[in-house]
Amino acid sequence: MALLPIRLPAAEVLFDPDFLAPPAAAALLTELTATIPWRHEAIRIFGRELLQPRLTAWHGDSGASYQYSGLQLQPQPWTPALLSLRQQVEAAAGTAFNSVLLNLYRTGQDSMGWHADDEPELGSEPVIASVTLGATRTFRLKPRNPHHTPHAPLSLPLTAGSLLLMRGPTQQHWLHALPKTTRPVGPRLNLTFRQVIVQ
Ligand SMILES: O=C(O)CCC(=O)C(=O)O
Ligand SMILES: [Fe+2]
Repeated sequence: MALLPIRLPAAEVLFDPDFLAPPAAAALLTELTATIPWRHEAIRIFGRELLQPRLTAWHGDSGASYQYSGLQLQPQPWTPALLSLRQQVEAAAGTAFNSVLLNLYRTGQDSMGWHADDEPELGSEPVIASVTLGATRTFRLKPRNPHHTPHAPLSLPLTAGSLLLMRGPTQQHWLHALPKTTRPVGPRLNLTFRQVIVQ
């Protein structure tokens, strides 16, 4: 299978459920879970310090730095496994990426709230390439402003080995999230490849 468009107004979203063969996806999950220096980062919500409901890591080209809480943070270097996956993702997406954000959702209680990948260092129409390993979790998309972009929210089960591409005006007009689930699920590892504008 190839990347096929999901038709949505004011968005460009494409999906390939079979981007990685099941054995390759399983091997990559095992390797990345064990070798990535996972961090449990704090977030401030309404002035309170909480831990993010997931583990994260940020890898990329040196210089592909990003702003976070007023700090200029440098990515960890590419590992051989991440470099090889980047090459495959770049070939499928037809574009280059200089960094990847990894999220490890340990259980169904780990999640990501509604947001857009619209940080200034990603530019105005970023291409975000999202690879899923491990458990299937439901990815949600909804218009940022339902009056301007009338469309019902969408649920997309992201299966192991799948590739989801968001590009064009998607981050301007849509929000996405990975809700918690009470269903017993194993760990899910997601990688979002990004091109950070280097100053
Ligand atoms: O885990 C996912 O599928 C979404 C991750 C995401 O939205 C992000 O890292 O910005
Ligand atoms: Fe995101």
